Amino acid sequence: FQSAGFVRTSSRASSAMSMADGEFDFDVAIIGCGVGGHGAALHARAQDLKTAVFAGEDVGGTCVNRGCVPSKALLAASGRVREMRDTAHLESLGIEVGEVNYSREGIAAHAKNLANRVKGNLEMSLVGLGVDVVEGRGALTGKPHEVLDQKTGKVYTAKDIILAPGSIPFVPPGITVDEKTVYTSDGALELPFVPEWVAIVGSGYIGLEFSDVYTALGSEVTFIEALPLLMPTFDREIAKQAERLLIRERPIDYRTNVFASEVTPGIPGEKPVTIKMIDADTKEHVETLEVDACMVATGRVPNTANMGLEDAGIETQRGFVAVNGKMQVLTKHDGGDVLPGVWCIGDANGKMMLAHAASAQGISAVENIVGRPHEVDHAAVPAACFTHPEISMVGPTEEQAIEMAEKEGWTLGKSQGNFRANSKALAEGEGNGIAKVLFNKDTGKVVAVHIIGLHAADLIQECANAVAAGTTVQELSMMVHTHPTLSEVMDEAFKGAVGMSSH
Ligand SMILES: Cc1cc2nc3c(=O)[nH]c(=O)nc-3n(C[C@H](O)[C@H](O)[C@H](O)COP(=O)(O)OP(=O)(O)OC[C@H]3O[C@@H](n4cnc5c(N)ncnc54)[C@H](O)[C@@H]3O)c2cc1C
Ligand SMILES: NC(=O)c1ccc[n+]([C@@H]2O[C@H](COP(=O)([O-])OP(=O)(O)OC[C@H]3O[C@@H](n4cnc5c(N)ncnc54)[C@H](O)[C@@H]3O)[C@@H](O)[C@H]2O)c1
Repeated sequence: FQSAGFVRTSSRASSAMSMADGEFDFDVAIIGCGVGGHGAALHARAQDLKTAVFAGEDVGGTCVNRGCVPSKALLAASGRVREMRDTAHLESLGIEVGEVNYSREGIAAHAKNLANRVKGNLEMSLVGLGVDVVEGRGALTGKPHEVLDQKTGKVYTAKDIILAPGSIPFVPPGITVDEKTVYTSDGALELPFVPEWVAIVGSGYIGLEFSDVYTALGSEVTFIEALPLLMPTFDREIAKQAERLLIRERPIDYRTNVFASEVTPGIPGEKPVTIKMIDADTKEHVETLEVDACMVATGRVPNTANMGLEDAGIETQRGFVAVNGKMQVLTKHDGGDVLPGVWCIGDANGKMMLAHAASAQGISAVENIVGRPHEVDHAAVPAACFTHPEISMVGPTEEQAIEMAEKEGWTLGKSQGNFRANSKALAEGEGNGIAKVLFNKDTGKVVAVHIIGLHAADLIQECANAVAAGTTVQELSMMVHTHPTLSEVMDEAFKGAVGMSSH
């Protein structure tokens, strides 16, 4: 795809060259080519801006190479194994199957191949659209408009610079990661082995998705969660349902309110991994576990070291770069000034660590660069956890919405749709789950939606669009949903919000 150093691209690239006014090498230089940087680059080219990305030899970044894409491949394959081994469920549909086996190598290869394929597509799109790809890592030099290619030492100039360096796994102190028996998602996605017993430290998105993969493939899982409740960031009612459907029905146990204070790698088949745990309040030792493997899923930290931020006068907080709503970099988190011509998007600004948020912020930054003021409405950005069944959400949890309503002086309404009353879900034999709509009773506007159930990740989009557009539950209740589809779960909730029956 690319030769060493600076990469020449297609004829569109040279037409972009001819547009440069000569003052700068590029109109926009983007540091980091994950989904954020890639989204920004494509939108910049669509505006005919002369665009470079410093890719650090990692086109696609976390999402494509070590995140969303390979994890969804593992979830898809292992999900099928779970389904085909669920004889009771299959028998209820009139299906009989024999023994179901899988090849660990085959599943791992599916994830790897998919990541490579998507990465290849991204590379081709950059070339096709005339983005100049610099292989090396980029860094600010301390002088305005300058980016250093750390591989060749060459300095390029750009009118605007977008920082998009993403994030890396956070490993708490005391935990030794060898990426073989004690690993973060980076190592886990290669599925080097399927441990009989795996401890997962952290019950957030990554922990939950991997517990789904592991239990489907035959592992037993123990969650170790620092906070008093499992899945602490999820809506409580949804977390309770998730505990029923995704934890209690599976070979999973858990410890809460404890830290994994010391984790020592083992040797597969020879020496176990040891995990010492301390009480989160008293800090006293409570238990030591010996397991086959330990996955560390305790959040992610910005990948902003060694890119010249200090030289450029940018003060980070735990590595996060402060930005305003337009994605302009602020010199400080409290009361900093806008740094002219410098923008930061994606995981590195900490606004919302999601792939689609990163690319939306990239597009938004470019809109601002070309003089069309724009801010991403983060309250309308949906999220999903791709377990079986899936969990999805947009907006605050019910607990947060209650607080918001009290503080801002409006009345919170709540309505629920149920998968057990949905013909399509029942046809699939998948009647577990709920969809909860939270709305402002005074205006009718949707504030938040939380769903757990079959294809929840797809169902949330209609709700996110409603939040973004300010659509009311009165309007939504009159919109026609296809029969028989899962979308009628939402129809039931919208109609319920205005006192109508959907049956
Ligand atoms: C296991 C896992 C599963 C996930 N699943 C989902 C999901 O299903 N849905 C979802 O929305 N999100 C998911 N995420 C989160 C998602 O991957 C991130 O939110 C997203 O990748 C952030 O995009 P980004 O562009 O900000 O950063 P990244 O994707 O991290 O990309 C940043 C890139 O910049 C490069 N870089 C860093 N410094 C430099 C430099 N100085 N010069 C040049 N390059 C540099 C990095 O190497 C990297 O390639 C998942 C994450 C993980 C770990
Ligand atoms: N489907 C998706 O959209 C998806 C999937 C995976 C990851 N992601 C993104 O990646 C990011 C990282 O995911 P994650 O699951 O690692 O983080 P997370 O923040 O979702 O969850 C981390 C969990 O670890 C716990 N924890 C932290 N330190 C601990 C310790 N020392 N001991 C025990 N527990 C501890 C936290 O209380 C929390 O419950 C998230 O921000 C998420 O947005 C998204």
